[in-house]
Amino acid sequence: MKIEVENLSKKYKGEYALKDVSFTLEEPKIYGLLGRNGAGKTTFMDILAGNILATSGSIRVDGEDPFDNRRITESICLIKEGNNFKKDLKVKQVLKLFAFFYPGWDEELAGNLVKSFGLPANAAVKSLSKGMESALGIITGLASKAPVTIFDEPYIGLDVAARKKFYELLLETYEADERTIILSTHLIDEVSLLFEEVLILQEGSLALQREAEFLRENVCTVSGAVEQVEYFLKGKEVIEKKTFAGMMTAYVYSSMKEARESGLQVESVPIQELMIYLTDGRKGA
Ligand SMILES: Nc1ncnc2c1ncn2[C@@H]1O[C@H](COP(=O)(O)OP(=O)(O)OP(=O)(O)O)[C@@H](O)[C@H]1O
Repeated sequence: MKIEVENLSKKYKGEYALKDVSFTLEEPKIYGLLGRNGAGKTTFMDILAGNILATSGSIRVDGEDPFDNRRITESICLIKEGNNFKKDLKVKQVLKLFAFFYPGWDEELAGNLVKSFGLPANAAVKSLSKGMESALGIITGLASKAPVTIFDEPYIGLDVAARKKFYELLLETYEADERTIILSTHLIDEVSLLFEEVLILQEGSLALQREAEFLRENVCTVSGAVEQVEYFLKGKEVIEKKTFAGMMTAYVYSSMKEARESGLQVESVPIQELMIYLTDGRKGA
């Protein structure tokens, strides 16, 4: 499903949570939606899922506004970090509700995942541990097979092994059945290899939208003598540079190959680090 965002703004009590954000998500892909605390990620995901209205601008999913629009919302599944389910419902009732709401619901996958995460089908949501409740969110998100599936920090309380299992399942189900997956997370290092495209929000504005592979190959740090580094940086987009004792290290948009050929010391920049630099109130991309 194509998602078109145009000059989208959302204000809460006069303050912008999102400000004039425009971008398009063309194809089914795994998108990483990143940004510091309060950057506007959850606000955006809530508007996309049709839960809240924007203050101005528009969002179109296959040409339609998702707000109060069942045809679109049955194609979008948003799993948040908690409170996804009514506390009094039993696990099996939650699954039934999701099966009723989502036309593409995969009953077999849901059943297998419930067993594999060891969830008690007859237990009420309120009796589940935090990790188990997160597992239920992950199960419903994956089994919804919604053409747009959004996970907003879905793993509170999940230990590292369970999170690893989530990433594997996400990839497996995505490869079997491509759809748009938007994953918002602060554990960027853990998941960045899954991302095909990365969007970074900074204080309500879009700071970056780029293919993950482009970022892996075309953002690097170069270090060496100040003059040598300055010479290399000429005409290039520099994210950040630091000088210490006659040596300079710069974060720059440049192919790793070109940087290596310059004879400078070159290192790749993990997406997590790039996010930190781009959202540090310094130069953006
Ligand atoms: N219901 C609300 N009422 C008032 N202000 C809100 C509301 N929801 C969000 N905000 C504000 O809007 C801004 C963006 O919040 P949002 O939750 O979208 O950020 P986020 O990027 O998801 O942050 P985090 O990574 O901490 O979850 C913040 O300043 C937040 O305080």
